[in-house]
Amino acid sequence: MFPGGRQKEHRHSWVKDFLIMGDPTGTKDIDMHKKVWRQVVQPPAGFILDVPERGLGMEKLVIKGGRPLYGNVRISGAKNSALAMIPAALLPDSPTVLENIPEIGDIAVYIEILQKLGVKVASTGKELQIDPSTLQLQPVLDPRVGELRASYYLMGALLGKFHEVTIGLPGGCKLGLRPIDQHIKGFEALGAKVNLKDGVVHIEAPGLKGARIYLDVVSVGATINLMLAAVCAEGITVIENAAKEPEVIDVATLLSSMGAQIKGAGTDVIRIRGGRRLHGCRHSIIPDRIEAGTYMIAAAATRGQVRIEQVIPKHLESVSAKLREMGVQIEEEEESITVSGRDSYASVDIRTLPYPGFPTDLQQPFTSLLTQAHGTSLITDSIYSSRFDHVGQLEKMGAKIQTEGRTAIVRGVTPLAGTQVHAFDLRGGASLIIAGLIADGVTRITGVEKIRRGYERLEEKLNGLGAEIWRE
Ligand SMILES: CC(=O)N[C@H]1[C@@H](OP(=O)(O)OP(=O)(O)OC[C@H]2O[C@@H](n3ccc(=O)[nH]c3=O)[C@H](O)[C@@H]2O)O[C@H](CO)[C@@H](O)[C@@H]1O
Ligand SMILES: C=C(OP(=O)(O)O)C(=O)O
Repeated sequence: MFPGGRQKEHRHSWVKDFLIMGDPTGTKDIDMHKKVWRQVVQPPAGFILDVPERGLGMEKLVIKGGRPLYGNVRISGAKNSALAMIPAALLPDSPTVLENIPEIGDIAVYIEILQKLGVKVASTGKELQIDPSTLQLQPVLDPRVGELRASYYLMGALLGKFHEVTIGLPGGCKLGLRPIDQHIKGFEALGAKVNLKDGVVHIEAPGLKGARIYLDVVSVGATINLMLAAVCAEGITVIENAAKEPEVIDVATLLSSMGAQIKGAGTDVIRIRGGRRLHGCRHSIIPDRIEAGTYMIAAAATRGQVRIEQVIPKHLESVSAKLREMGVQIEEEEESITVSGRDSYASVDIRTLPYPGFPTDLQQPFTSLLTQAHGTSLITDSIYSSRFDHVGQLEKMGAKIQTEGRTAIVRGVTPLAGTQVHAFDLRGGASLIIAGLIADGVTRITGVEKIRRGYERLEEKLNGLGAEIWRE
């Protein structure tokens, strides 16, 4: 079941320890048992989920830097909405059509997983039709589950639909600990029993019943996963301290179109009256605010002028605010944002926070821009313990960055020079692309499959703005 590779033994012994330990306290104390459980679901420090590389491992992106970006770019559908909606489409018996689906690596992997489960998936252009009528209860033991963070939504969706699910642990970007204890806590509150054996989670509930669930941390994944299960639970579920991200609202809107009753999505208390029969529907996915933010940052960093189209400017307020604070000019229209770069930028301090705070997913791209600001900027990631793998690569290009705990201290202005760098994760890859666009000379980026997880037609969009980027 393990996706294989270097860390296999480490991971195995960690899981095995728990299995052998059983109830290590010998007290049958439920709180103590839960504590142990949490340790199991939270991998120990230093643990790396080893995921097989997809696509052409040798693929490189090559950028000839020094060209300001000019023109218009259209933003694709949101990765993090789409990745929750695909499993949500399994809840009814009739087909659902998702419009504005992004053509990115993670979506392709999700489709493959569903097809292996017998789900009929058809795509026409930007539309994806998901017909779950042939889906049958079976363990989800596809190793690709370990490639995606969002595979955890199959827990909520299949638990809701079949009252039972057996599935491998999720993967996604390596950003430090990414436990799923809040998901588990919520499923248990709805009446489920949860078990982990050899890296496979088994969740079962004879009957799901609505409950009041307080999330100890604000979690996008736990909020959505619990919504997926709760729409199928009898009675009322209240999720307190819920995530307020636009993607949570988007998924709630989809579920409502399927016939579910959900109130409060977008606030920190979501109330769901479950147990209604759901039907397939048609839904258009919101624009990807992280892709949009990446182009905003790239436009500012290259000192160009870019109109970012098909966006919801409100979703990017925190990013626009920080860019303005640096001296970047931002003009918002109903569905577009125009970013005009300047010759000189002021340093800023940034702390990532749950929405509507500054998004952690733009911390790494923003770090590249901060190398072009005068003075010292601090960028603190309060969401993830270890999202700084890009820093060493930026240093190779000439950046002066020091990390202390969860803070990167960026000193500017530093000229960047093209060299060979590696993308360890999706947004780290985006930060290297931005660095490559402003660097002198040629930058070669490996680890491209990580970037393709979340950016649609990257070269096409950037070349359309006047960049020189190609695959090798
Ligand atoms: C597929 C997807 O939508 N991914 C996004 C989602 O990830 P994801 O849903 O995994 O992120 P969460 O919002 O759950 O995580 C936020 C924080 O809570 C912690 N936590 C989370 C769950 C849990 O049970 N216990 C716990 O301690 C996490 O370790 C992290 O420190 O939201 C993140 C935060 O905006 C984004 O960076 C990811 O792009
Ligand atoms: C962290 C991210 O993705 P995932 O949660 O899918 O790993 C991201 O999109 O920046």
